[in-house]
Amino acid sequence: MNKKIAILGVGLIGGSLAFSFKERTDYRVIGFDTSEATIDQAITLGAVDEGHTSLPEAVVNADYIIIAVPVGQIGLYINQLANLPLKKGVIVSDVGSTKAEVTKYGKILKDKGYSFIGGHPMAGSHRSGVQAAHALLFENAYYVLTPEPDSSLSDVEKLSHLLKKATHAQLVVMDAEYHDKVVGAISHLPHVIATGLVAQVGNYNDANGWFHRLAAGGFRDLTRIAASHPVMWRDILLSNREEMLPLLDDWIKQMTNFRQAIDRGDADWIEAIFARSRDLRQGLPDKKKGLLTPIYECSINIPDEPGIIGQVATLLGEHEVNLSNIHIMENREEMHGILRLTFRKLTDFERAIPILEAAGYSTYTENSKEVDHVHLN
Ligand SMILES: NC(=O)C1=CN([C@@H]2O[C@H](COP(=O)(O)OP(=O)(O)OC[C@H]3O[C@@H](n4cnc5c(N)ncnc54)[C@H](O)[C@@H]3O)[C@@H](O)[C@H]2O)C=CC1
Ligand SMILES: O=C(O)C(=O)Cc1ccc(O)cc1
Repeated sequence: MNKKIAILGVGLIGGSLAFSFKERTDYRVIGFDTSEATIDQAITLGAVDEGHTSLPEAVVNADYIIIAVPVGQIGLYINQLANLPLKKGVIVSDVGSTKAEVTKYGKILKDKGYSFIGGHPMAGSHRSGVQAAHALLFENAYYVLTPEPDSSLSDVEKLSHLLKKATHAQLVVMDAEYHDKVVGAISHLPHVIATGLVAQVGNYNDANGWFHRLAAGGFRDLTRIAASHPVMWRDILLSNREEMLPLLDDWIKQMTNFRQAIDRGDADWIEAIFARSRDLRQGLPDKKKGLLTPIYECSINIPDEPGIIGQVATLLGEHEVNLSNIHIMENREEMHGILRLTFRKLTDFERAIPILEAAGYSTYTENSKEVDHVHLN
């Protein structure tokens, strides 16, 4: 009989895990979701081998169960699982964006003799649903596991090995509370700031439509994540309440300091904070996605006309340059679009630049190391 992995909630994250398990392991992948339409779609897209809207049917005999529903529902599923006759030795994990709360729930499963190890793949998107899922979503991203001191080491190793094999993510182990503090600052707080800013400007725009019409690069870059799923983020913020309150206090202090500096005309203070933040921003470690499997990117301005993406792809194809991805950036201005081209190999990237330039496209590279490399040629 096939070994089985059951995924509860086949949305963006559950669906992406399902695709990667199907692609890179020999486990049979079983999907469970309360939405029948989602199950149908997951089967049609080939994300799962089998789908259910009945939990007991989905998890029977499963070797691994991964809970991928919104954070507010994870505890309920842990409770339900604890009352089902699961396979002996089953390892249960989740993908929730907060870890302290679910880790506490996990004890209910441990009391029944099952293993629970919290997890959080640190990649995603503001998009949701299985239609946005893909097998490469977690490639080279960090994937945090938050075992407890009494967790079975061999189960942590088994889960870590399976996830690494399927997703090609970089597995790291972290204390659940510490995870919530760090992720609160670098993910949850930014979502609050982006959402608050969009709401504030939305109020101004209600009175005068020029606010949205003039909204350009900076506003769009900073607020992409305000388009995220409202239920998912409601649950995350409420679950991470303990870390969010001091983080928000610090943020309010920071904004108050800004306000006071502007009010008293303190040019030095303003310049100093911009200078420090610019240095910090430029000194951030390279994006994880680019570290293990290098990804070389460049952007080009394109006129906003039909067929242009095909023309660029054909131009590179004719020169046998392998393009791994092509993406229209969201901060499109009125007359021009920006196309981001991604290459797996440095040689393809290096050859693409002069070809594009010769065809009249101005090229911009995202990652300064790669820019330098190309311009030194
Ligand atoms: N979206 C992201 O970028 C990331 C999300 N996460 C976490 O992953 C989890 C899932 O998020 P996404 O996949 O983005 O959401 P999603 O909205 O794409 O998928 C959630 C799926 O769960 C199903 N669902 C909702 N309530 C349910 C319930 N009570 N019972 C059964 N199924 C239910 C939905 O039908 C949907 O198919 C969340 O806990 C989130 O915090 C973790 C990393 C990144
Ligand atoms: O869209 C983005 O940039 C994200 O921030 C995605 C994301 C959302 C939630 C997570 O827990 C992890 C990653």
